Amino acid sequence: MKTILPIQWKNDILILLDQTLLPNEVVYEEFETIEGVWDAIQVMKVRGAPAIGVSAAYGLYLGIRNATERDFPSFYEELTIKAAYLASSRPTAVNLFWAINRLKQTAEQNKHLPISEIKQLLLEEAITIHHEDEEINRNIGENLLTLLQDGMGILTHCNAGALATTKYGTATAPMYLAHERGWNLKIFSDETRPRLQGSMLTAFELQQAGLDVTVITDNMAAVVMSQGKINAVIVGCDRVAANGDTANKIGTLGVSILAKHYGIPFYVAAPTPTIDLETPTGAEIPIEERETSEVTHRFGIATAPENVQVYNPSFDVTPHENITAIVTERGIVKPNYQENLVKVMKRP
Ligand SMILES: CSC[C@H]1O[C@H](OP(=O)(O)O)[C@H](O)[C@@H]1O
Repeated sequence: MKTILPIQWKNDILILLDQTLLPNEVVYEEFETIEGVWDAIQVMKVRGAPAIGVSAAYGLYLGIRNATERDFPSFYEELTIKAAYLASSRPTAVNLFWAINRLKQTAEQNKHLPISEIKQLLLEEAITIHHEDEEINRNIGENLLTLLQDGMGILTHCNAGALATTKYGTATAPMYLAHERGWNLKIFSDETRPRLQGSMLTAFELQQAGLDVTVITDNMAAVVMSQGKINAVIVGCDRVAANGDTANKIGTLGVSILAKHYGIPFYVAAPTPTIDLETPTGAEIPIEERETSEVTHRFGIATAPENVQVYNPSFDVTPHENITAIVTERGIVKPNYQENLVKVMKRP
């Protein structure tokens, strides 16, 4: 599968594809500091829950690798400070906190070792998280394929693609696997205001890979569903609460309501690192609000009156009642989500 890799680790340098420049420019940027990674996550040079988690893992290592502390308590205190800094970059995608905690646990579990060895183990854990992500996505794709048929029309929202992960994507994983097997899925990618990840990222990566993708405006979901063009909706997620309520890019809620109205299955592609059993319901998921210029300006041109009031939540929550199935790499989860999410998290 020919895809552009958004994240690479080479010669102790984190290399990120600057996604703010797509689809017009493919530019890679090198990062050697935790501050640089924090900024890359915040301004969305790298974005997408899994990609944020992988980048944060490398970012935390970059932030601690030159620490001079020689005893574990003071080293771990510094690690915790760096972790809290990185965690402040964006609040909704739970993968960020999951990845940071994986590295903190690695340090804890090896507190008896010399600091230099602990640092090396932190890098190895970040690399492991990176490599695990590709397998997770492929397995999500295989599980989603069991719910699809050749020739189906699929609507997807925002970018839960290869660009949001390390490879394959989550919502797009079955699309790439289907293409490899000679299927012809007809994919509809809505633009996904305000940052247009659906047209600028999803359509870009799928077209690059030779898939059948059609861009529609965000307000066209109802008409393509009413015309019978959509047989299934597949979206990504940034955090799945214990009861199955799911936070995803703003607009996902509306698409789920339309899918329910037209009797179209609505699938959430959910890597288990994005499932947060500590958050009881969607009401408790922190929703990021971003700068107003994302709404009032596009490409430097004002599209709204100066100083107008703007409300710009970057995510919304789809209630579990609107979700047909939550598809993980460990299996397909159907209602009762409260019970079945616990079971899937216990599977190897
Ligand atoms: C598998 S990516 C999950 C998720 O992340 C995206 O948000 P953002 O581009 O703001 O990081 C979008 O909600 C995707 O569905």
